[in-house]
Amino acid sequence: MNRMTELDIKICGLSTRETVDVSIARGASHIGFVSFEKSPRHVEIEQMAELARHVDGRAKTVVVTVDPEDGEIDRLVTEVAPDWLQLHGRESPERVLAIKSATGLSVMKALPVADVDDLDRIAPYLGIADRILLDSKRPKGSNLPGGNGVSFDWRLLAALDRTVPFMLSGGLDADNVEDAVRIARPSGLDISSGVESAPGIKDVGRLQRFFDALDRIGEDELQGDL
Ligand SMILES: O=C(O)c1ccccc1NCC(=O)[C@H](O)[C@H](O)COP(=O)(O)O
Repeated sequence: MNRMTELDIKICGLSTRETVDVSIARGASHIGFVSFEKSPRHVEIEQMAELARHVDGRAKTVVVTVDPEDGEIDRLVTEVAPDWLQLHGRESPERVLAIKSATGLSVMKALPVADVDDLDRIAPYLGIADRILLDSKRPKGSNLPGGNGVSFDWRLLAALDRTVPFMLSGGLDADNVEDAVRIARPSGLDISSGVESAPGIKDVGRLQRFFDALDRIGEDELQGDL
């Protein structure tokens, strides 16, 4: 069984052509760009548009945004033309539906998880968001809702209905990804800090190590199919 046909892999917070190319060559299905000024991964819209053009259909492009206003969404959609919008703020199900209807794009809704009760927040988004991204809660002192490089307890997801289309996120890296897949059984993985040499600086060596680790994952771990 080929890992790449079983798991979607999103590499998030890219800002160079080289790291986009390495990610795609190694099997990334989704390439994420962050539009959030406080983030070290923020890229301006013109650069994002150029990188999205560079992807050129080789993977799905994802623009990550936090509680965006309509004007920001209009600009992102018009100028970047991504395949997906990732909503990483406090967007309600109604807001997600409105954004999805207005843009016609696939929408991924990020939800923070720290304990089992947080999983109750998923249900209102089912049938609205095309995918749920389960990420860690922001640690104290961080001003970022994502990209914090911290994991949550994946065992919490044992309680999750297996039909929920979710990507697992938060603190993944080459050393823990096999455990993460075995325990959480997601249909996709999302990673940012774990393939960086410093906040916002994607590292080719770390990307290669991450994909090497994915390639070693065996058939038994790949049970997260929807
Ligand atoms: O990455 C950021 O800087 C970021 C900023 C604001 C909102 C979302 C952000 N990232 C979203 C992602 O999808 C990250 O890949 C996800 O949170 C996992 O990050 P990490 O724990 O660093 O792997």
